[in-house]
Amino acid sequence: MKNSGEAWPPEGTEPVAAHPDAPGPGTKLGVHFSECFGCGDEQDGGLHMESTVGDGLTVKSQFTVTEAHQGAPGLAHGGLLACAFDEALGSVAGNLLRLPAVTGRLETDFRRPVPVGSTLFITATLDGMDGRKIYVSAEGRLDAEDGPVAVRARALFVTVEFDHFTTHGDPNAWKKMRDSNRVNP
Ligand SMILES: CCCCCCCC(=O)SCCNC(=O)CCNC(=O)[C@H](O)C(C)(C)COP(=O)(O)OP(=O)(O)OC[C@H]1O[C@@H](n2cnc3c(N)ncnc32)[C@H](O)[C@@H]1OP(=O)(O)O
Repeated sequence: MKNSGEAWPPEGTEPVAAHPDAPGPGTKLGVHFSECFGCGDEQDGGLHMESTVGDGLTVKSQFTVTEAHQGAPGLAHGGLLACAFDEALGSVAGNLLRLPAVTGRLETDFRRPVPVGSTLFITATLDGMDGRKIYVSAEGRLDAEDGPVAVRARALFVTVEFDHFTTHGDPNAWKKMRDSNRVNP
């Protein structure tokens, strides 16, 4: 099946600049919440992703596939790969724009199998905004920054007020994240 032929980002999307206080290229991004399945270091079965701000409007993330991430024997589960891309795409949106936002839509194309033991080198790019809608895309290469493309993804994030997290999630959300001591205020 071919990728959907829709223009990306969609018509009406405006280019964006990084927030003046956004971390610059080369900055290693910390864990935003220690219990996050994508990046948290207190989440034993999690993805333990590590991310660094790249050039332009990009964030580079790495995800090493372990036996905990299998679908078929010896191969990464597609849903977990989607999770890794959700994290990487959320990271580029959240860190460069410094706006609270959640995934509204996530599209993935799995182009090659991703074996246990391999590392995906993911580059996520902030493509633009249209009102509250943030458009981001990413590709993941196998075992090297210039390795073969294994997965491509694109997503729409929607900006929300912070009470999205306290109303729908843990009312102590802010305190929990602050106590992780790794969230940018
Ligand atoms: C560093 C951090 C890394 C974190 C990575 C992990 C991120 C996540 O996984 S977040 C968790 C998963 N996502 C969620 O739980 C979100 C659940 N959904 C919601 O809460 C709501 O549907 C929400 C907030 C996305 C939108 O609701 P609401 O605030 O009422 O806005 P709404 O008016 O419906 O949508 C805003 C705009 O987005 C568009 N939109 C929303 N969802 C979609 C969608 N799925 N497809 C296309 N467009 C959409 C709407 O059409 C609307 O467009 P327009 O402004 O042109 O009319």
